[in-house]
Amino acid sequence: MGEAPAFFEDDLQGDFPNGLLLKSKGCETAVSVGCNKTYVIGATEKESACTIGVRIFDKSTSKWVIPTVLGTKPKPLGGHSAIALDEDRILVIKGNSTSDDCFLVNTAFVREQKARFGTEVVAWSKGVIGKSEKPIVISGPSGVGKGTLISKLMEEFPSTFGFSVSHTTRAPRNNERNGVHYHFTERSVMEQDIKDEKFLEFAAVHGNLYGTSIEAVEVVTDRGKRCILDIDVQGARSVRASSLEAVFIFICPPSFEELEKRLRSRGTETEEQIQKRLQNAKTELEQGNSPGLFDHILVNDDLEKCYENLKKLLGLGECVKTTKIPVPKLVHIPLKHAVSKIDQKILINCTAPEQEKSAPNMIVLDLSSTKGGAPGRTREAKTGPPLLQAYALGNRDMHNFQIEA
Ligand SMILES: Nc1nc2c(ncn2[C@@H]2O[C@H](COP(=O)(O)OP(=O)(O)O)[C@@H](O)[C@H]2O)c(=O)[nH]1
Ligand SMILES: Nc1ncnc2c1ncn2[C@@H]1O[C@H](COP(=O)(O)OP(=O)(O)O)[C@@H](O)[C@H]1O
Repeated sequence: MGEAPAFFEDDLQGDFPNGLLLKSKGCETAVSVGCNKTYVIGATEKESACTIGVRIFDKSTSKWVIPTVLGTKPKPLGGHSAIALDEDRILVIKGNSTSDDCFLVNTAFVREQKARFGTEVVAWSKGVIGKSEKPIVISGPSGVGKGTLISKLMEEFPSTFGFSVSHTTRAPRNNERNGVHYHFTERSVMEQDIKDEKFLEFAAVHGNLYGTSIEAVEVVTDRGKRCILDIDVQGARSVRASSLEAVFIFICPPSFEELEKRLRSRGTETEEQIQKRLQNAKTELEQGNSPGLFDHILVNDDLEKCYENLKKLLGLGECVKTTKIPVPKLVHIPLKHAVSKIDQKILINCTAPEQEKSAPNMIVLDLSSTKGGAPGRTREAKTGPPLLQAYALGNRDMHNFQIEA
């Protein structure tokens, strides 16, 4: 907590439209949520290096609260606007970016984390707007064919799916590349990253640490792709318990003998490692049937048949293959603008004072396809790029716009 400069407090005590640009602070924006809290979003130091920070001004005590911030902050901004979508979420419309960001201030997840940290909490979230598709979690014992099925999916639908590249402390196999198959990491580094809340989930598997970083999912969703996670049953359980909404698929072998045969024929593990993986497979196969954990169980007997079944349950037909992702257009939002929200529309008034009488310059963002969000889910995947539906008033044709400050 800290004291605010008097003039700044005065600004915040009064009534103001959401998205007020604080003149005294250059690129800070204040958004009022509920009766007492004002979230101040933006740079605190130099205007030129406008990174996005969040502070909360509590009107009832006239004190500043520095919240615990979860999730990955957006990259430095070229300008931004912000508006409360509801009592739970604030939308941040960024400059120089195709993605919409939002932070959560009062969702069930945030309330849970507030209790855990004993502080105010805000959680960055992405992909709250747009046609989101749930991420896909694929689990199953080592050697069952998860990697093979995922590769086929990514090969056939390169613009639809993206692989969440996990971190692991295990050594790379001959054909594996750092940053592509895994981020190969020192245990001490990964443990520190886990402490720093950088992971959506993690687990110790076959004697090594594996984990999905929030960033790994974001990298995929920021490209407008549906995220695929290849994680073990413990990881699936963690994700299931989190507020990330995903589709959970468990892959089974036709028999234990066949699993062993595949594991051996892959030729990537030592005998000792094979024994460990087979031992763990027994537990994993039992857990695959845990009620409420997996949405679908697929038996990978004949590879092609299993792949067809996988595509079917993901709703993939011929039309998906040919879906074209629209190319975004840019809209320029000047630093000085006013934002307001009416029903499902956000109005951004970019009219310069000298234009006021002649040609009002308004941009409308359509929130009708707004989705929920949570850190990590945060980063909900999309079938198209993470765009806001927007149109300029006077031109009622709807476009997908990228916002440029
Ligand atoms: N929880 C969790 N498990 C992971 C992650 N990445 C991989 N795994 C799981 O770790 C296990 C071992 O993976 P790996 O060493 O690549 O062996 P493979 O499954 O035999 O190819 C598999 O069950 C993976 O699904 C992760 O980020 N989190
Ligand atoms: N349906 C299948 N029938 C026979 N072999 C398979 C089948 N699916 C996968 N394989 C083979 O089994 C081995 C293990 O598959 P992989 O995708 O690496 O498993 P995982 O990622 O689950 O550990 C690979 O050599 C792969 O080519």
